Amino acid sequence: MPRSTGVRGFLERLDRGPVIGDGGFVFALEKRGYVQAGPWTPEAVIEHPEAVKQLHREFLRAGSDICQAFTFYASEDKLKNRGHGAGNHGVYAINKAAVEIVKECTYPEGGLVAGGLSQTPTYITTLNKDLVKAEVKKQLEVFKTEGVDLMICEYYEHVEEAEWHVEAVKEFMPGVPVCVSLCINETSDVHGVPTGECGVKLARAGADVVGINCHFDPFRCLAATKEMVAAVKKAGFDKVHFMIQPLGYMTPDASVQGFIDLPEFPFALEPRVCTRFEMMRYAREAYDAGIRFIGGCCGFEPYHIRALSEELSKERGGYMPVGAVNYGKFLEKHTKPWVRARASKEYWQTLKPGTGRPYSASLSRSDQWGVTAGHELVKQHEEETTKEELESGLAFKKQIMKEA
Ligand SMILES: N[C@@H](CCSCCCCC(=O)O)C(=O)O
Ligand SMILES: [Zn+2]
Repeated sequence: MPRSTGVRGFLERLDRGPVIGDGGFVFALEKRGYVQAGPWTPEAVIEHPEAVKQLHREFLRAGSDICQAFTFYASEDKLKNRGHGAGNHGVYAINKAAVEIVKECTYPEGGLVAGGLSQTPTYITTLNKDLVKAEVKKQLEVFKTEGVDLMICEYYEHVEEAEWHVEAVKEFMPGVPVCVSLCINETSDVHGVPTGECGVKLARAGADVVGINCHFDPFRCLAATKEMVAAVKKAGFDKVHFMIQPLGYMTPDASVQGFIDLPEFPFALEPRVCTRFEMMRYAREAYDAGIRFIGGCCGFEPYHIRALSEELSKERGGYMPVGAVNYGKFLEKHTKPWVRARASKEYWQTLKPGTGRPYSASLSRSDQWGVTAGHELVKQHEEETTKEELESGLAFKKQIMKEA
């Protein structure tokens, strides 16, 4: 069964049924030694192109219909931020290499290619609309010249910056469908704009698809996206579609800024990894909520994406991913009878897995620094982070933890 028959057009595919996004690139490539945690920048598209191609191919084999060029945090100000050398490759070269790579992998498989924008240091440092738009236009130049099927503006804590990025895409790349997703919780963005209202603002800015990505687990991202669905429909934007690309980690204890506030971020999140059966439950709930662009973000590995495309294969015209798993047939071949006894999907869907850590707390205490764009502590610069800056940050943390 072909991946998605008929028109190439992205929006037409959404109108016909669910499309599956890809998963988390920076986290997957950091685990494989190709991305630096901290900067999280995508210089691997030039320094290790084969590693990036391999990951695109694994997501495609797992069922991804939409593959995003690996241009996350590839704005020039981010590539050069705090003495990071990724900027030496040049913003045009990095974004161009990412688009070439994703096209080489995706088009032979019948998928669609997305250009990607994300939040910038310029915004949290200056809050200046002209400076922010000028910064992202350096990337849009590449997506316009190289050509992409759609744009994904992702990972914004402030709806205001997302609106500006959507406006820049509409101005600079007219006619290209625009998706936009915020990394906020079910309540509000970090400036206190209610989540539903954020969806309406983004629809008003001209986005074709609005939703949530990253920072929270699939079920909290579902709660946030449902807020947007209700508000956007109530505001009369009945042509707007919805997207969701959550974490592959459970984070019921995360506060305003999601998993980056948790003490386990970024190197000890493994105990929180979602099972593929939790992912099937998430995919079904997202589809039933009317969300039609369903994917993943940090911590989402190809087997998680495979679970989404397995769960929604009927809704996708019977397409099953190449690596689909038959949860009964395969285990029936195991040498041990007690493993064969687990050869049913029902067994796995009802299991409450142990964590293997008898002394671990089930939840952690989240850092709630409460600072956001415009605050001295989040101002960005090209020079390396200084010792004084690290110490002043720790002193600030001690002070707020004392007050907590
Ligand atoms: N499309 C991107 C999304 C990355 S969201 C990154 C979260 C960590 C950012 C940070 O800590 O600054 C990807 O697939 O990696
Ligand atoms: Zn993410």
